[in-house]
Amino acid sequence: MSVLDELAAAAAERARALRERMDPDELYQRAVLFDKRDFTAALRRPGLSVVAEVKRASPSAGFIADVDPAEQGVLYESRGARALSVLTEPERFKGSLEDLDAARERVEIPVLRKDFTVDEVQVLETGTRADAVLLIAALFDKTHLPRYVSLAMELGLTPLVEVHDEREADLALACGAQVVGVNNRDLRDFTVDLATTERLAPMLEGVTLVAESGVKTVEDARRLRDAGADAVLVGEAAMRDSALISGIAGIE
Ligand SMILES: O=P(O)(O)OC[C@@H](O)[C@@H](O)c1c[nH]c2ccccc12
Repeated sequence: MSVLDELAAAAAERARALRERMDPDELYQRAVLFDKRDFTAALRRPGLSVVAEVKRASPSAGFIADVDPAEQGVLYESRGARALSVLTEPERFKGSLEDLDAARERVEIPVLRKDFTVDEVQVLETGTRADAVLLIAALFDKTHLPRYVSLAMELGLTPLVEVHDEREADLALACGAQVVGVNNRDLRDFTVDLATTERLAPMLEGVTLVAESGVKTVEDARRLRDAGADAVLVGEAAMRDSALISGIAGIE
């Protein structure tokens, strides 16, 4: 089993447990009522936007840094991040929903829940505490992704649809996604290539484009901006040195 399949299977198991614990109708009501911040508007402001990620560990990097997620969020915001991404996957990324809540409580910028969403109940759960939800196109087939995108929108939750190739980019557009993330990292073998964004950006001209992964320097971010990205999502390098965020936020 690939790491991605393993992560998806573990997420499905957690979703099953959640369904036993919580009534989906009640979660739906709470999600509709939860007051959300506008993720899309934050990314659409003039200039290159930065989404800074709180990530303690990852399957590709291993242990990164054991930070306090709230402190890290405050630091990122002070460095000019326009949104936060918080990993909530517990096994390989060492994240939690508590991390998400703690960080969101201390910042004013919108927060993306970064996890492996494979069940609608997880979209509902995300709608009760975050502003945007990650939907990884590779985890869905053609019939399911549109349902998840619509459900998120119904809750006022911004779906960030993540793609890695042309077929997935087409699928994201067909679903009506308005914010699309191009992951420069191949989740199956962890290779990173910033040219992925350069290749797919022309297909995605009408949407808010987030270039994800592999940004290590201000130059990398500038390259992605030149390719057409409205925002870059930076994790590992920002965890190691948050000054990178100020550098990217300062790009003319
Ligand atoms: O640490 P990096 O290379 O800057 O990458 C951040 C982010 O793009 C990455 O964490 C990510 C992109 N898509 C994901 C899906 C699940 C988990 C994590 C991710």
